[in-house]
Amino acid sequence: MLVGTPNVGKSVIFNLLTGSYVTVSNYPGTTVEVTRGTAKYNQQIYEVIDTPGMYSLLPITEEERVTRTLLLQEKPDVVVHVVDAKNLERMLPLTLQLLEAGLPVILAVNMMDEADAIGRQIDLDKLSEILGIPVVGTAAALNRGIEQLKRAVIEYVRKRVA
Ligand SMILES: Nc1nc2c(ncn2[C@@H]2O[C@H](COP(=O)(O)OP(=O)(O)OP(=O)(O)O)[C@@H](O)[C@H]2O)c(=O)[nH]1
Ligand SMILES: [Mg+2]
Repeated sequence: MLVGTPNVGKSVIFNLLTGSYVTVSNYPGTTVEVTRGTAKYNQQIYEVIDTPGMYSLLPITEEERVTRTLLLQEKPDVVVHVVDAKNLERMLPLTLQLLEAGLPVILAVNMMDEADAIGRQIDLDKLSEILGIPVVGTAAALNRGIEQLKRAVIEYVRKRVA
């Protein structure tokens, strides 16, 4: 399941991960759209869910309520928290909330191209060490880092299931 604040690149990543069999539906009783698709990797099929943007696990908007409910109901094997590398410090509180909720989180630090362009350096290994979770740098709009993200997700699922 892909989660994160609005406009960080979740849907671009979703489109890169999934094929053409994508379903868009309104979450029951709401006008909030949830998109589901599948990704194939090494003969395995993974369901991928793109969620509406959220700022906090404590919901204020209908979108946030839907994403929170999805996180609790669907019990995803992996939650990919997508963040904007340019505004990392504003985004990490949600990572901590997700971790505190006991969710299996991988951090995708997206928009690395834009962070590079403004001279912002991010030590992904250090971040991974501090948070204790896998961290992958991506520039989804340029299709960069998506293979690494896939591998990180698969590795994570493999370890959790084992
Ligand atoms: N430069 C750059 N732009 C990106 C990158 N990833 C996404 N974008 C752009 O950022 C914008 C938002 O991307 P979306 O995938 O729609 O963002 P989202 O997280 O799904 O947004 P919501 O659905 O509103 O929560 C689009 O214009 C993308 O083309 C990236 O890595 N680098
Ligand atoms: Mg989106």
